[in-house]
Amino acid sequence: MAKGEEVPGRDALKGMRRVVVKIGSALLTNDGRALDEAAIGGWVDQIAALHRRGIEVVLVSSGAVAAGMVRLGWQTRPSEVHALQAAAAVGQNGLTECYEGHFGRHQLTTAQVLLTHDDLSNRKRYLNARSALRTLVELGVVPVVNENDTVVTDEIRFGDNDTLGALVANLIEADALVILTDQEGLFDADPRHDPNASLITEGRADDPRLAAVAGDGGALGRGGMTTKVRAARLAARSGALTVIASGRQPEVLTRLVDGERLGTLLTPDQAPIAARKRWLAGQLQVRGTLTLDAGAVKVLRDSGSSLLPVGVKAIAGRFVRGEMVLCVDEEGRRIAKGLVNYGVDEAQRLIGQPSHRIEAILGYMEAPELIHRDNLVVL
Ligand SMILES: Nc1ncnc2c1ncn2[C@@H]1O[C@H](COP(=O)(O)OP(=O)(O)O)[C@@H](O)[C@H]1O
Ligand SMILES: N[C@@H](CCC(=O)OP(=O)(O)O)C(=O)O
Repeated sequence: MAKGEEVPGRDALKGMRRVVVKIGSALLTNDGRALDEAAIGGWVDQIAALHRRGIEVVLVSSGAVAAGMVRLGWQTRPSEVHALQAAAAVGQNGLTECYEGHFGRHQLTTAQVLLTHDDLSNRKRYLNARSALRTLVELGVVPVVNENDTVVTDEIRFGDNDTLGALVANLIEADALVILTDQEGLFDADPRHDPNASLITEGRADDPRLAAVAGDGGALGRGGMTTKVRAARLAARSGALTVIASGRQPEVLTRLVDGERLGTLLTPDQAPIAARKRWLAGQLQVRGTLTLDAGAVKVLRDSGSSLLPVGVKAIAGRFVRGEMVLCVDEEGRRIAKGLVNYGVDEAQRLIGQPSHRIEAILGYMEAPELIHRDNLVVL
């Protein structure tokens, strides 16, 4: 990001074999005026060109709610959940029809895949989604993924498709996540408000300075650059590069694959983490928080140890055995996430105690650790 800082270059994009392309609402709906069919046709042509080069593509497409509103003749986006759900159901049809028609021109088959947060947080359903998506791409089909907006409510939704795109990139172990939006990339300030903002061409996905410059989205988009930067960090966990670029640049996808310097390239700077740990890290919903003492923080970070009750100072939230909790240090900094072996009531009684006392305290012992290291991911 800063001048003189080395980050891997564009050549990294040249050899990619599997890519997730995410197209956002702002672009797809031509700033809210129905689905932009001509532009969609253009992106489909580019995806077909990648396919011909042997690159597998999964498309994550927004636009269901906006398309549904137009079909229903609604002028303003409703705020009631049931109306949004209805619009998404109507609009998703239009979206599918549109993609199917355009991919059909290239003799490419599409598949509609609607996912919810629940599908990816339940381990069994996550594995099912993974094998279905992998099978589809291996069959040469282009899966078109969206959130299943008709069955989700505010508390349980991804909301923005950037996060969904990153989790899909993790799921299929894509080489890259390409986020197409209505700006040339990530700027050092929101260009809608600052005419002097300049484009960040390369950076590291987990550079904390990126979050500081990323702002919210426009009227149509949901997450703005904030969720795109977060998505890059998530995608990096499986080793994927992220590019944020303008979908309005002619031939943007093919030019990126040719190594052209377009948009913002965010590269992972750590080795990919194992699939199960990635699944753990990708969980958005945590039920409680454990505050760790300095010794526990150190062994989690340095030795990859399990978390024992003795290292926990305080507990907040409500959780049962097997649910996800966040571990923080005494200053509240995020340290790790994991699945607990004890519910909150038992855990409250165990904290600060050595593991050999668990049986005496509870009358039984489920496990000597509060979170086993296999179920724990350091953040
Ligand atoms: N630092 C930044 N650089 C570029 N765009 C930014 C920045 N901060 C906020 N934005 C805004 O993010 C918007 C894109 O996000 P969003 O509206 O969610 O679109 P999408 O539907 O493509 O996800 C841009 O229109 C821009 O105004
Ligand atoms: N799933 C929603 C889109 C969510 C959304 O707008 O996301 P984004 O394009 O990332 O701002 C829909 O299809 O209407």
